[in-house]
Amino acid sequence: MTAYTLIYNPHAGHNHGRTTANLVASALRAAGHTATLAETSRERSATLLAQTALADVVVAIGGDGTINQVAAGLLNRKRPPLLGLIPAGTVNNLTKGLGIPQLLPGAIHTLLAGHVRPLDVGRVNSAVMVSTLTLGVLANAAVAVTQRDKQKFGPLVYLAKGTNSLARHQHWQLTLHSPHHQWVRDTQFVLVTMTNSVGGFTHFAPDAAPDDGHFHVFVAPKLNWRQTLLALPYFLTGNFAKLPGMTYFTTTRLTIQAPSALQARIDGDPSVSTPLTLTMARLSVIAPSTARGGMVH
Ligand SMILES: Nc1ncnc2c1ncn2[C@@H]1O[C@H](COP(=O)(O)OP(=O)(O)OP(=O)(O)O)[C@@H](O)[C@H]1O
Repeated sequence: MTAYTLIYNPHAGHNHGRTTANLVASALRAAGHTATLAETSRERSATLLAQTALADVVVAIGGDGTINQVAAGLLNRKRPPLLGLIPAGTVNNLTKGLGIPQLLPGAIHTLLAGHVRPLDVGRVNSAVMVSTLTLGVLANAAVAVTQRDKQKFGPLVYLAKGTNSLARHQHWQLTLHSPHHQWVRDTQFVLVTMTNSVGGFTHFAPDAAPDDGHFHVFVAPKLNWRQTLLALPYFLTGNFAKLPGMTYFTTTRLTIQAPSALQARIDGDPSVSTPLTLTMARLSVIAPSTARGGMVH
């Protein structure tokens, strides 16, 4: 028998968090396990719930924002329980990157019969990152995306607002340091991803795996309108790194400095100001099988 705590965000996605959590709890109990429900009461309460949950598996039911907060709570523990994931957000980047089924029956099956896999979690100053960090025009575009926009238009809204922001031609001189390199770039945006999935598009960074121990860093060139439109196919087909003028590298550690404070958006949610220091941490997650890891039960 496994003890599960289900942390759910009632306002994630299309506001079905509570119904979803009840269905997951019933399925777990029917399989002979215990399931405790914990509803998030306000922004960031998921972190405290995850930090204090008495469970073998802490399940985040929501989108990347909810998973981010649950991961932050688990990383505050000496011996973190396993992380389980049920997609219930709008974009659900991380669960897509892990290959977790997006429909509830498949996601519950994965939770019950999946494998334990390592999961890279970035630390960014005092925040954590499970999926994507943006800095520059893409971060500004993400600020302009409301929960209502996401519910109405889905991931495409990021593409629309991002393209719009790029056309405004703002750019910044940034300095990026990895343990072995330094880059100074005049750029419109920096995007860092942990997995192949960005904005819900799973072709974005084909080389990125959720447990490869690396940040995948894209530093964009300055683009005019025409170049922005020409960049879209690169974005959608997984060739973003090959966009002319793009700097792409992977690293285990990174610092980013800007001449004046810029706000980075992490997992579409919390904001962190430059300078940024990114380091790598690890959790264990229940996900579809790979060659590595062992069964949950
Ligand atoms: N009880 C609550 N009341 C209001 N907001 C909440 C509550 N619990 C969590 N939140 C906030 O809800 C926001 C959205 O959550 P989440 O990211 O999980 O869903 P989403 O935005 O629909 O999914 P995705 O990030 O995959 O697009 C987060 O900013 C989170 O802090």
